Amino acid sequence: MMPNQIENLSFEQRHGKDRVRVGRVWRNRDGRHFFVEWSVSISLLSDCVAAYTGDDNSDIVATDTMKNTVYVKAKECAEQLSVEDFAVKLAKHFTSVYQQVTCAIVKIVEKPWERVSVDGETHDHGFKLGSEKHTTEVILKKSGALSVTSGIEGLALLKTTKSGFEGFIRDKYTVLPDTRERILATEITASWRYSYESLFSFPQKPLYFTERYLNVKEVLTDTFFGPSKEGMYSPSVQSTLYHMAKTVLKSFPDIAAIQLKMPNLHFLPVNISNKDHTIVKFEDDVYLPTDEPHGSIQASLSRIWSKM
Ligand SMILES: O=c1[nH]c(=O)c2[nH]c(=O)[nH]c2[nH]1
Repeated sequence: MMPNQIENLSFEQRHGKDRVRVGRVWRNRDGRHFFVEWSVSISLLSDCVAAYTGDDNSDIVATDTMKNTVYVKAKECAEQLSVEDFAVKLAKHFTSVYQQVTCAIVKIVEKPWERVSVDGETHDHGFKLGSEKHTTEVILKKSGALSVTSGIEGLALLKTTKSGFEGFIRDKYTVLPDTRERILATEITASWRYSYESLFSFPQKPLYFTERYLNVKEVLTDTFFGPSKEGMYSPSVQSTLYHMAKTVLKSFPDIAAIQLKMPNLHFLPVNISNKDHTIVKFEDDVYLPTDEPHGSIQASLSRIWSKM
């Protein structure tokens, strides 16, 4: 954001509308319905300093108008589109229609409504809520310079073995034993930035980014677990995270950078005894699940030529 200099002070501002919720149904000729639910947050960078420093609102795009624009654009989309394409469509509107707007930042969270099956057949118009959410952030400048980031929120994964943690710093406060056998559980927040840097290079294929999202989610999940029988030993959350990030960059040439947040959700061994005898002895079987406190492990990995 470009700061303004006012009376020897530096001033930065933006305004927008957060969490505009919209649901959209598309119906095909065979009576099959397609549905998305989005929560849209818009932020506009514009030359409207007079609204702050004086009483001149003449350069303000009303946030109420921004809200209405979400519904107008949703109505205009005659065909189902990815959440990324919808964000770009909105950003294009704000940067092209308003001379004052120099940059639009559009963030959208898509609710995971998934088609149900009844009697082994996918339903034409029935959906149930899944777990992890698809997110996007599009930043579009008036010049056409573009940044597209996609992500996953709340991807909860757990494996009951093939995880350990040993060889860490031991000092007078350390009680955690080395182990090569533990549960590994996390709730992943991922975001990855695509290498498309202008509207000209942006992929036009319908639902391209929806497909990419599903592919990245699959790569992250498969790499976390390893093959279905033998799995893949994890010496730490850190090591697994790095391996996952690297596999995504290797698999998808148009992804320039990825950030992963992987809290370590501890499952504590249960041992219960009184002064005379052991009541429950832990044998890699009974655990106390916890979500706080939890380890907090995050990292980002970028191609060297890319800026995150
Ligand atoms: O995979 C782990 N990474 C850590 O940094 C850590 N710290 C800890 O207490 N347990 C674990 N596990």
